Amino acid sequence: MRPKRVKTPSSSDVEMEPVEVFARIKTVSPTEDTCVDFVDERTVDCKPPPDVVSDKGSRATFTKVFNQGAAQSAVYDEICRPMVKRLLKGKSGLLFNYGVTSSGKTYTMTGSPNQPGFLPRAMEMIFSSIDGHQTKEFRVTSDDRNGFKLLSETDMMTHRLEKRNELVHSRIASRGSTNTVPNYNIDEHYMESLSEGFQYAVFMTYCDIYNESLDDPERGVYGHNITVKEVRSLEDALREYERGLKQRRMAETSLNRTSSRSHAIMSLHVVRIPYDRNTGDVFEDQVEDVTSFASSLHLVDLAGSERQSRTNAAGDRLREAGNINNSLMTLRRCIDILRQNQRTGARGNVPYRSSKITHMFRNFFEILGGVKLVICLNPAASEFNENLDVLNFAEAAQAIVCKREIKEDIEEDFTAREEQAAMARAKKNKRRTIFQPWMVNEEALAHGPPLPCVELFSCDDAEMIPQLIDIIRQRVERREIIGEETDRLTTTFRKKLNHFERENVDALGKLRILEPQVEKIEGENDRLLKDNRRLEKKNRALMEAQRVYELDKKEAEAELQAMNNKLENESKSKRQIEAAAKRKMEDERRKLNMETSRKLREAEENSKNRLNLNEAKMDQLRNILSKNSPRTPVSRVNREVERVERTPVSSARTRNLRKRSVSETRMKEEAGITPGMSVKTPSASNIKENRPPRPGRSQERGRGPTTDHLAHKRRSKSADKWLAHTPKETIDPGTVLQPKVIAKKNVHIPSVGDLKTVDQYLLTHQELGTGNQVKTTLVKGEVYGTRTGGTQVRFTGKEKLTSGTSSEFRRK
Ligand SMILES: Nc1ncnc2c1ncn2[C@@H]1O[C@H](COP(=O)(O)OP(=O)(O)OP(=O)(O)O)[C@@H](O)[C@H]1O
Repeated sequence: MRPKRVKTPSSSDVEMEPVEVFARIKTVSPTEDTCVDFVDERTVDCKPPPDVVSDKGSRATFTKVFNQGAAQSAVYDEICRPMVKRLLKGKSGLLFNYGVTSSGKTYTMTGSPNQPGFLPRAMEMIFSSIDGHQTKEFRVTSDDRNGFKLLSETDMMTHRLEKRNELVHSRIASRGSTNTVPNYNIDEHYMESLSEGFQYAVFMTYCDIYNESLDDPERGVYGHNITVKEVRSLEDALREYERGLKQRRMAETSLNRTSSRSHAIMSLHVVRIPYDRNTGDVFEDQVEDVTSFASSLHLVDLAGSERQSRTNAAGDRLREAGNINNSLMTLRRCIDILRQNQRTGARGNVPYRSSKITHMFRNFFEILGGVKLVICLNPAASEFNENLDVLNFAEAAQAIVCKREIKEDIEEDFTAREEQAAMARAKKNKRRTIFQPWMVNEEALAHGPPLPCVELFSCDDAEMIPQLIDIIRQRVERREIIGEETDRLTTTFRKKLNHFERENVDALGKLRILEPQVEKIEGENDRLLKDNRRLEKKNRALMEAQRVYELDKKEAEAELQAMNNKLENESKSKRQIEAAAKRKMEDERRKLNMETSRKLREAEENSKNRLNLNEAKMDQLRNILSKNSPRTPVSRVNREVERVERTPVSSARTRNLRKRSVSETRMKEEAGITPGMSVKTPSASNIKENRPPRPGRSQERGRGPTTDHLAHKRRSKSADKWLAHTPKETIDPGTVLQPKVIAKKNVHIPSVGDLKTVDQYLLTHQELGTGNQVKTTLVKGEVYGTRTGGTQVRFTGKEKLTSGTSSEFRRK
């Protein structure tokens, strides 16, 4: 994942290139107060919000400014897509996302499944572009020291075996874990047309700034314990990335962080190796170290840049914030010094080593170039000061110019190399006749026709001897041909034998190398099998336990069901009992109501009868009064009495009031009190039942003049002065019991003057009862002077006497 340290190029090999800075304004609610304004495609304004009194404000110009609502694809196309294109052409790049917490750095870098950011898009672009042009798996591998190497067929096989082993291990370890890959919805299918003749291997690393880093004198800085993993497909890459993110989230959760507090570095490495299109594989003479064919794209999601004072951090969190700030400060210092050096030509020491992040990417500023910075701005008004700070940093970064290495294009000698390889292959094939099939020239090995039957009849047989000589010569020639063919076959055979012996030795050598590995793998395999058996046993035990638990669960469920049924039945019967009780209560209530209304009707009947009786009596009394006092307006009294008596018995209170008003009028009439006199009348009930008035009643109701204030005027009984009011026709009761009062004055018709001289009042009233009975009613009252100078009588008691002959009483 780290940039390699390459030999510093001479000035003719480099060109200068500025750091490109882009700004992206986070999308916020339109109702929110903001402090960042999009001016045009290159300019942004940061102005103080209305509630902040500040003259600071700033306007900055960048390579491009993305306003709120900018689509993820548009931002990718402008910033990251050219970098991926360069990566596929063998050039490295470095992209930083800088901004305060929650300004959209991670949103821009990763995004979400529905709004994918740089990373998923970059991965998609790489894999769709190299489709069909990938090297064999494990053909290229990381040397674990920031470089890459090419493996031979045999090593590739061994490596594959090792990796498979690792894979089995990791699968066993991660058994049961759910490492699902989010389904990024990438709206565009990115595809870059690449030059012919290369095969590609893709690697990736994910780390954060907390990892250790080491300085390698040969190849530069690289992280310790960072796994460089070959990824073969988009899904593979996303899975790896998700694993890294998950680890980061777990770390953050365990530290109880709410925002990213580490610098996340995601690196994509592409190794492009020329290959021979005739064989479909890499060139045989390809050097093992293929680091120079690799290019990297580093996407760095920096932690929030806010100041410590804003984070309210304390303790460990403060130290952590300090570390984050230190690394960002070092980045700023390096950029400031670089800018200073470039401006003045000075050679100030750039403190790359002061933080891991600058140490890691130093080469990009010094040699490789291709640096881009995306500043994320949260336009919320509360972020005004932080945004100013971010803009200052971005402007400083924009002012620096990086050297960029002009890489020799390996495409140039590609065809020539292919031709050379073809020639070498042909030569090799020619030389290697031993690989040709075993060819035996049967004709050459034939002995020729059998010797003819020759018979010599004399030693100078001129006919036969020449024939024989000819045959023998042919035979010699034949023998020579056979000898040559035999020699050829012997030589070929010996060569083949030698070759196979050599191969055998080679194979034995390799076997000796492989044997321990195979043994190791077999051992590992045995161990895994044992593990597997142990786990299977455990699994069986667990399954058995699960079965038992299932049975228990079923029993418990059945029990629960039974209990539920019982409970339901009980509540059903309870509901029935309740309903029955309710019905019974209703019946009882109805009966009671009927009984009450019956009694009420009876009582009403009774009281009606009594009223009728009283009316008759009242008629008699009226007759008496009309006889005695011609001046008394009996007709008015009668009307009053009739009115009151006709009043329905709807309200006891109204009835009482009316009764009281009637009796008051009557008493006044009887007492001869003129309208100018004020008389306080006791309530009818008080008179009838001789009950004292209820305390505080008059105050409560606030009605009529109160007499309580007169109570203190009352004198002792012995000092009472009585006014005895006896109408003319009152007969002397004689021996009948009489009230014990000494009347100051006896009058038939009392006047105001009479009342003023006394403090007690007694009215003797008589009426005829049934037969010859005379009913005498004694009405007592207290006389008070009123505030206004009048006099009032308050009736306090009533006594009734019925007199008649003894025979009448006997009859009764
Ligand atoms: N341009 C945008 N459009 C819509 N939503 C955005 C945008 N930028 C950020 N967001 C939303 O704002 C929230 C915070 O964004 P994000 O996590 O990317 O901030 P951050 O700068 O990475 O914060 P931290 O430093 O804590 O990691 C997220 O819910 C994200 O979806």
